[in-house]
Parts: sequence; C-alpha cells; structure tokens
Amino acid sequence: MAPVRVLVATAVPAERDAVERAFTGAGRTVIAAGVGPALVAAGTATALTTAALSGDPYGLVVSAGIAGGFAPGAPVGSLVVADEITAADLGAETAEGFVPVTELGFGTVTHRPPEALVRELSAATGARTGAVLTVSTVTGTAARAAALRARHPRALAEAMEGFGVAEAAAAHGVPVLEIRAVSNPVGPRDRAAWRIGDALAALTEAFGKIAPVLESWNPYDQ
Ligand SMILES: O=C(O)c1cccc(C(=O)CC[C@H]2O[C@@H](n3cnc4c(=O)[nH]cnc43)[C@H](O)[C@@H]2O)c1
Repeated sequence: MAPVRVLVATAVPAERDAVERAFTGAGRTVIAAGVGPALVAAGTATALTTAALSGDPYGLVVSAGIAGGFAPGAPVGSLVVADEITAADLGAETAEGFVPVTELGFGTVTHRPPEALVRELSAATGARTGAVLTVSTVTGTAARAAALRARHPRALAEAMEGFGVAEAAAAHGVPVLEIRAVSNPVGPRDRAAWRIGDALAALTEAFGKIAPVLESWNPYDQ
C-alpha cells in the first residue's frame, strides 16, 4: 500500500521551515497558513481542495507548531500530540459562565485524531498525549489559565490553529493530528521568555521520528 499523502499546516514560516527540515519528499507538503483558526482553516481547505481536484488527495492533515504548555503536564521544551483538539473559546459568555456552541445547538467543539496513530507517534517521539486547546486570544493571566484548566482538565497545551485545521480536514473527510512543541507556559504574559528556538528545534526532531511512522501508517487501522 502506498503511503498516504500528508499535508502539514503551520502558522508561520519559522514553524514551516522547522518541520520541513525533517519532513520533505514526495507526498509531503508543509504550509505556513497564518496565525489563528480562521486563516489556517482557509489555507488548509484550499490546499485540500486543490489536491482533491487534481486527483491526488491528501490522506492525513497535521496541525503543527509551537504552543503554550499547561503546568505541570507540559513543561517548556516538551512535545505534545493531541488526542483531542478542542476549541476553547467558541461559545457564549453567560452570567453562569462560558457555554460552548454545542450546548447552544450548533456545530462541534472537539475533533479526535486516530487513536492508534496518536499512540504510535507518542511512542516514537516520547510526546505526552492529551487535549490541545485552540484559542483566538493567547492566555496572558494566571486566572485565565486556571479557568481554562478547570473547564478542560485534560488540557496539556494551547495554540491558535488546531481546531481550524481540524474543521477543514473534517469537511474533506480526512483524519487530523495536532503536534506541538511547548515554547512557553500558559499563564502570565512574558513574551520575552518564550523559548521559540528550542521549541522549533524540538519540532524538527519530532518530525524526524514521525516521518517513518506516517510512511507506514495504514489509515484503515485507526
Ligand atoms: O518570533 C519568532 O521567531 C517566531 C517563530 C515561530 C513562531 C512564532 C510565533 O509567534 C508563533 C505563534 C503561534 O504560536 C502558537 N503559540 C505559542 N504559544 C502560545 C500560547 O501560549 N498560546 C496560544 N498560542 C501559542 C500559536 O499557535 C501561534 O500561532 C514566532
């Protein structure tokens, strides 16, 4: 069986380049589709549609990049593979607190990557597995971090694109993964302390280990 074609969607060129350093070749595409769920969803959907129309569709989509990590589960420098990709701020604020769109009768807030593949990638890379939240606003206070953790006790990391990538993949019936290297703790804002270089190096190392796993992955073995 031929390997599935893989589309990796990152936010910014530095993340794209970090992935491409270890993940290139036939059937592998890495794009920098922009910051935030809407822009990355548009870029991912466009790439998926173009490939499908050309008769060579992708069989797997991966959201990848750096992220904030929730303490103590995901320290700076660690790697996270999502077993759940959840939109954390898609809903309504009410007097009783946040209500997700699903409770308002709309859409979805969670996508689940293929379980067996998540296990294999975690074994190959040493990554932690858990929920990765998608937010439109980077958390900047301890109070917000605590509120997110209270609503999502399984959350290991937050980033800004995973759910957008997953929505585009779901619209095409293609499975999705999210892989994040932690550059900063989720909490009080200290942008100068983000360890971006270390996280990008961890991302490159991870994709070197991920490549052979995806090469031999059978999508019917979910
Ligand atoms: O300035 C640079 O050199 C640089 C290199 C690579 C990436 C960046 C970014 O700023 C990427 C933004 C991207 O990172 C994710 N991210 C990282 N930490 C968090 C966080 O604590 N909360 C939410 N998102 C985070 C996010 O996906 C952004 O798109 C800069």
